[in-house]
Amino acid sequence: MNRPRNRGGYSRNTRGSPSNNRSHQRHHDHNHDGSSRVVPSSNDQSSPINGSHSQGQTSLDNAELARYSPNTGLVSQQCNQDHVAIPNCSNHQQDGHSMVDCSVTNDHSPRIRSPLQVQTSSENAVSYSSKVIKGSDGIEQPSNSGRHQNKQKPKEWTPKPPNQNKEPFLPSSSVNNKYQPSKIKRHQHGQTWSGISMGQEGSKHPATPPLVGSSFPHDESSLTVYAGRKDILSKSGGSQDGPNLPESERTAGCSSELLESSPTAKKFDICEIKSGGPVKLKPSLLSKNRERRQELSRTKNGPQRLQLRSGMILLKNHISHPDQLKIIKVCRDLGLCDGGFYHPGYSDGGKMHLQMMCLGKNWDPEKKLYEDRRLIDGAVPPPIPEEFKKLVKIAIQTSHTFIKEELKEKKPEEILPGMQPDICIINFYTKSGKLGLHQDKDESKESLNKRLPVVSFSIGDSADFIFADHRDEEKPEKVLLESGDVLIFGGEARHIFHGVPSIVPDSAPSFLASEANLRPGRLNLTFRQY
Ligand SMILES: O=C(O)CCC(=O)C(=O)O
Ligand SMILES: [Fe+2]
Repeated sequence: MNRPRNRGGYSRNTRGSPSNNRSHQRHHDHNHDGSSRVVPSSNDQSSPINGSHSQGQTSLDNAELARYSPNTGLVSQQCNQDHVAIPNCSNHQQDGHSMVDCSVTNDHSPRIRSPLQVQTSSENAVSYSSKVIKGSDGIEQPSNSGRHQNKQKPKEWTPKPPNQNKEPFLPSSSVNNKYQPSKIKRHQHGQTWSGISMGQEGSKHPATPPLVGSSFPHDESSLTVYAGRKDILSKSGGSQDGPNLPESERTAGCSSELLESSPTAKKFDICEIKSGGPVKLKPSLLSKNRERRQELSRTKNGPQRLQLRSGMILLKNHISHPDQLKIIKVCRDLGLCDGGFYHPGYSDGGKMHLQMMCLGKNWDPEKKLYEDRRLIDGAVPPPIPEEFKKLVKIAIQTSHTFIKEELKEKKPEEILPGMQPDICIINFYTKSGKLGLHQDKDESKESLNKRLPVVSFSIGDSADFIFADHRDEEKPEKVLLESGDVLIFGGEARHIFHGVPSIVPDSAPSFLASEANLRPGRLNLTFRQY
């Protein structure tokens, strides 16, 4: 059966009022197919976090598992407070749309790209129009008319390997007017991620049992992410590592000075720039208490697993706090570089209610297909960092353990196929962000036929997540996705309609703002195998 590649229907008409929707409760049964069960589990045997993986549930070796200990001595994951202000990204929250309009226009300014390796793909994306026809298998299919055309010539990117010797890590607090590459490099001395452009002192976030360790592996391929810095080319910084860098090094990163001259480069910063801004009031006792209650309920029973449907698993509170901070940091850095966050639109001229960037391949919401370059500015999406891939792997393994041990299914892979992510869509929703009911169906025919899962990470503010068998479902089911949750839908649930009708304002755990300066809103990463 030919299944369309078209990942479609980012409908701006979200169906179903969240207030009317049924909420998934821990002990709530869903009988859509007669076999669906919601089986909560507070047993974290297979969590990488507490270092007690069930045997056979992960291919990671013991040494690697040992690194998941809570005492990994993580550095503070603070985003640079002195990070460059991105001009011309005008705030317009009041219109209920996306907060920052960083829409890009065509230009031919110099391309300053991340030195990340590019994953090349020989597969050519198939072009479809955004018009959809309903297919016999329930997946909406595209017609071939009216495709958006953009005559801009793609720009070249010569990826450059990072030079780690030239750019030592500098704590952000001690750096002023210095070039400070943001760096994630080979693990040393028991620290999982070193050299990120954050303070070197220990994490300000107190160990929060049970999720204190980092499940980010180290000793994987080293990865350098150069965050844009206003002063990157400054002649007067006096930094040993900034102005003295060879030209090739300076341009290897994401120079915001050059970016500023490029209208394609107005990037959305998921972290707030706090320096010199209006004085922020301390959180009230009320909000502190609310936060405490939320945190308590989040961590009370440790991570929990729920089967929302066959093939649809929710891992509550799965991503450790340090890992959430690191994900923010990496997304922030990538988001500020070429191929970073932008405010996507539809072919009818409307805008999506979120900021988006892609890894591996670009997903084009106008054409509804994946391609190797982003048409709007020719940017090549960076590959998925190895650390992210590991987290995905662990999430799938955890789900398999749950399916096997709690749901008593002998062959968990038949319920939820495994997958190796090579593409990822990263969304950032502000408090007014949303995403209409849609199916994810633009991955390759093979991937869709095998019903390889989508693995979704939520960080920051909570989101109402709705899902249904049909687009016009009057009362879609609803579940709250909170910071640290991982939702996986594959197998029978792969083609489910889903969407995010609303973000719960001010619901993010406070450490994300205090330690990573995450701006209000929600970061979501959906990993797939093309
Ligand atoms: O934000 C979410 O939870 C869902 C995102 C999503 O469905 C998508 O990017 O396709
Ligand atoms: Fe989706």
